[in-house]
Amino acid sequence: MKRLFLALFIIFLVVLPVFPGTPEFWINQMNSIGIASLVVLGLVVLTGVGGLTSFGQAAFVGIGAYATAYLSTTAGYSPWVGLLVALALTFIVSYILGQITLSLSGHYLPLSTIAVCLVFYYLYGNLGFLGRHDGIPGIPPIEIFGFSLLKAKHIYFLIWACVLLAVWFSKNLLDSRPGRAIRSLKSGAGMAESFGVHTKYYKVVAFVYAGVLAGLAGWLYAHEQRAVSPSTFGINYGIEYLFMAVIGGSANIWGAVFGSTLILTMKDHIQDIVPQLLNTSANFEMVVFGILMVFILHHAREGLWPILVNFVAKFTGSQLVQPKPVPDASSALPQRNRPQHGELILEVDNIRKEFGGLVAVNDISFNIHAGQIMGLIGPNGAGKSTTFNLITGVHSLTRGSVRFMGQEIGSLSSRKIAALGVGRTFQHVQLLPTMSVLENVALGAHLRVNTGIVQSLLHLERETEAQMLQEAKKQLERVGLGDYLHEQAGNLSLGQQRIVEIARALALDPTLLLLDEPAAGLRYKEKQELASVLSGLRDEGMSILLVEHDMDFVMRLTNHLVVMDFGTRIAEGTPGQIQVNPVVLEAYLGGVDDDLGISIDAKGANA
Ligand SMILES: Nc1ncnc2c1ncn2[C@@H]1O[C@H](COP(=O)(O)OP(=O)(O)OP(=O)(O)O)[C@@H](O)[C@H]1O
Repeated sequence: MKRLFLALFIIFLVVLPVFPGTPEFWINQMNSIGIASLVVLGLVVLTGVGGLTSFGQAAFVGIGAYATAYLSTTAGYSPWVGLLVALALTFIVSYILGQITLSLSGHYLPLSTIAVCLVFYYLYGNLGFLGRHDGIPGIPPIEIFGFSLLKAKHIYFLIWACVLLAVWFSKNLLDSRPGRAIRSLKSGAGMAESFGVHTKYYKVVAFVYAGVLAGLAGWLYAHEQRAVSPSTFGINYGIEYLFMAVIGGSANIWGAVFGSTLILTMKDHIQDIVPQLLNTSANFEMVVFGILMVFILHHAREGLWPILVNFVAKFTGSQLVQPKPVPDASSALPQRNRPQHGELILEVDNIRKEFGGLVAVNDISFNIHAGQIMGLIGPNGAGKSTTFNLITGVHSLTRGSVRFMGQEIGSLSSRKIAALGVGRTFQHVQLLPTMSVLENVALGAHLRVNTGIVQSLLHLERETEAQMLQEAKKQLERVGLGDYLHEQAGNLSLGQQRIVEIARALALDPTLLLLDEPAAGLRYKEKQELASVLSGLRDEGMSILLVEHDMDFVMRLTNHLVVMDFGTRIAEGTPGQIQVNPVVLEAYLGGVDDDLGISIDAKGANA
């Protein structure tokens, strides 16, 4: 069904300019929509998907437009040279600006993009060789094999060919390994780092991608209008592009085209209708336009494209977005060598973490060997999760050392620790809720292939992509969630989401697995299934460090336990020893955590 709509849209695009009755105005309008769509497609990737708000895209449109305008007029070069320079310049400028601005967080990033837009606007208006506020007129039309794209209906085909190509690129990018990394930036950057995703790099990638698409739009704009001046690259245009992305549906590729169409058409009509309605020639259309924006933003936060898709799906009685089958791969992903059973895997030596005056982890030491499940237990606030975060590089050590397979990792970033083979889950589930379960787990295998951006844009990474998805499927089947591959992760129960996290950690092919309260929220049968998965992993030689409050689960599963209270290790031993340890019983029965106290007590009584 989706393909049918795409085919109809392409037929419409082809027929429109050749249809004898089509007014010239429509073609011009479609050209403007196409050019804006290119800018907005970049914004969809950058802002809608990546969560990095930019008001400054008009500056990059200006760079592309001025580059080709200057080269093809003053310097007399072909517009095609102008294209190469426009793309190269926007690439370089956006790369440099991305490196500088993307380390800013919160509202500082949007503010800095506004500043960038203003800087370029005043540069265009003040540099003599760019014609100052008059701009550059007399830009030649683009020629293809001697055929001049002078008329609006001729450049129309080039513009829309670029839009369709950019849609294809954007779709390929977002459906790939780099795309999953970009999709994690908005709400899961910390989690993604724990799976080896270099989030800063992918922020720059998204920024440069959006910049280059805007540069391409600028090149087309210059040769369509045949003149450029600073007024069309000001901050008001930057804001308008962002509106188009948000109104269309900022996280939807086709929302970019829809949003551009809607805003440009609406703007035009409002400009005609409002003066007639209010019987005035004053500029009220922007007021009406602004109010409409607020209304739409208020009632359709995800934009209008998803609403339209749902409506069409209901109307036609079909599912427009159907899950794609997991592609076959010719081989599985390579696996790292497993350590010998009993080999020393993790040495935690006197680690300490102070948060101001609070000692959250007080000189804790323990070792984990291959094929061992170690439990880290203790009442609430004992310092278990902080210990996890120290081992995985999320927090820096105040002092002490952590060695993994003989290598000091105490000062490494979580990304580098993940690369060595440490997989983890989180106390508070950190999945990407709108992404499918399969893709969430595929993110765990991020480090196991090395697909580049260009490969992904051109969809030349079919084999590695298939390998990653097959791996994700395998791990999901292993943990018993094979029936939920295409479900949105946010639709699963909390317990199932915890299991998805385990599958994602397994997709990293870890040597050491750190599980933070994996049984929380699971029903009895699910806990039993999880316990059997974990013992299976142990039998395969995996080492597991487990933080868990369910004592029954912990006592049955673990080989060894470390008990913490107020940041300090109060006991260590086998489950049998811990259950009868008076210090441990005192810590639990002291009223800090009644549930655990009763559980340990009961277990102890049974023993
Ligand atoms: N980022 C932080 N800044 C300041 N204090 C923190 C931070 N993280 C944890 N703490 C404090 O450190 C102590 C240990 O917290 P931690 O989350 O490690 O305990 P826990 O044993 O995992 O508890 P729970 O079982 O409830 O998850 C608590 O007092 C907590 O408030």
